[in-house]
Amino acid sequence: MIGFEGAVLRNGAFDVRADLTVEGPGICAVVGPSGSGKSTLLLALAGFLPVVQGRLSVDGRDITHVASARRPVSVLFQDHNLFAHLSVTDNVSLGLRPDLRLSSDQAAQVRDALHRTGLDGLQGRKPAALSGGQQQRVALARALLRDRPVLLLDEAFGALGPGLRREMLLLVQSVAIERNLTVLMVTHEPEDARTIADHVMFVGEGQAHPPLTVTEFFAEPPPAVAAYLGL
Ligand SMILES: Nc1ncnc2c1ncn2[C@@H]1O[C@H](COP(=O)(O)OP(=O)(O)OP(=O)(O)O)[C@@H](O)[C@H]1O
Repeated sequence: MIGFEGAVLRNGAFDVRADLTVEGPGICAVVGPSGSGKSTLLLALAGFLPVVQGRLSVDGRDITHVASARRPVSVLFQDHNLFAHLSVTDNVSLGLRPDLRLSSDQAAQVRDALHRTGLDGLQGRKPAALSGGQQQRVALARALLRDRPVLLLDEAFGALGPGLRREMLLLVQSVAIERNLTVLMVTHEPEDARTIADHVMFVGEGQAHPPLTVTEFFAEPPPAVAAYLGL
């Protein structure tokens, strides 16, 4: 469960306000117009942007002032997720050990994560020798190995074609269920919410609204949501 209590999140001159709870485990899609503050919400939760008012919590634990590296959160962006000079295996291993000194048990966990994300045979390649979809699989494998209870996806699969995008979404869904993750997923495709989400949060003009169930969101959208959906 993720809590935003009277929170004001700052991105330069732009503020996002959020006073809501995201139930977990489960998947909550985050939608809204461009520039409304969706990325700001995720970046503040990950500890990369300041909370200037209120508090943030994960499973009841206050994380407002916890350093980003120590938050119970993994993040996956659309790009810039991988280190160009490191192999696939090393990029994934960073999820467990920043110094890459893995025990044999940890090396086995890395192999398992690579297998689950369909990366067998690509272990020794550098990111430049991978397709966009393969690169996102590597980033996802690393995020999964971090084994944090909250996974934040910011348009992570936006650059992928429809088939691969769906495949990645279903992979996230199966891992989220298996590991009891709470996933917040920014997407410009409301259909993504129908594919894997339980809830949908609308962010409009710097205000994050409490999540609705997917059924409520599409069946009885509030006026701002209806305008966004073009209904
Ligand atoms: N580094 C920055 N400094 C100042 N303002 C910024 C910065 N980054 C973003 N903003 C502004 O903050 C607002 C919210 O941006 P944010 O990226 O959170 O929106 P978004 O909903 O994720 O948009 P998109 O869907 O286009 O990615 C925008 O008005 C944007 O111009």
